[in-house]
Amino acid sequence: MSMRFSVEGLDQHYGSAQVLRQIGFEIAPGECLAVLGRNGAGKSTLLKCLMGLLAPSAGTIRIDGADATAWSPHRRSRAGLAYVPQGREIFSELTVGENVEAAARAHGTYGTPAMDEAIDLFPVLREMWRRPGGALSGGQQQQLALARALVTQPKLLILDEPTEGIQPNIVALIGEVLRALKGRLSILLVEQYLDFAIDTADGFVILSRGAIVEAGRAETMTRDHLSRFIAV
Ligand SMILES: Nc1ncnc2c1ncn2[C@@H]1O[C@H](COP(=O)(O)OP(=O)(O)OP(=O)(O)O)[C@@H](O)[C@H]1O
Repeated sequence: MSMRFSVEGLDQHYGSAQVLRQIGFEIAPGECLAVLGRNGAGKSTLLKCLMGLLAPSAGTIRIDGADATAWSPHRRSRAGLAYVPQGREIFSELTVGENVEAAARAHGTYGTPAMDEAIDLFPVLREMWRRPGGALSGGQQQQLALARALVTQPKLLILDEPTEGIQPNIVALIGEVLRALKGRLSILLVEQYLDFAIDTADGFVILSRGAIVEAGRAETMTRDHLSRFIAV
């Protein structure tokens, strides 16, 4: 179920401002790569390029060896990428159930055991099933956004700061879910919460002013070392 995903020489500009510079990395099947960096380092921009929401000005994105750089977001999603943006972007007028079911229908997984399995990861969603998405707390909305991504049976789950503004017990639940999912799918985690990233990631990439300033396997990175790159 997991994919080989890689990026080479990726540049991105907003007008004349260069926001990403020669970004390159690979995510091995089933592994979690964490991207760390201070506010404004270019993390969200990178994820948008990977999803096809922004066109990079240079570079190549590969999915299982195929050049996916020019693929539409829809085609990337079909190929197994799922993206949970910062702020979650759930449909607040639709019920929890409708949010999840719409995603499953769009990916042909509606009514399958895979759909139920993804929902069961977050018990609160069954309790809130008929409530509008907008009535959920931030932590509940994050769980909904994750379930909505997971019912599509992604091969690579791309998460933009999933712990932001969320209470500790839900952060712990999300961490458990991600660690249980690793191996079955790959994860690209943008995170400012260092301990969460350390508990979850197999490898790190650190962005500063749009460039990778450090990269390596989790075992070779100490907390002290990593914290230098994200402390404000
Ligand atoms: N639409 C835009 N137009 C122009 N500049 C932008 C735009 N979006 C982001 N930027 C700039 O690009 C740089 C990178 O922003 P980006 O949001 O990718 O950083 P980030 O690392 O995700 O930060 P944060 O954690 O605050 O979201 C910043 O300097 C930001 O001001």
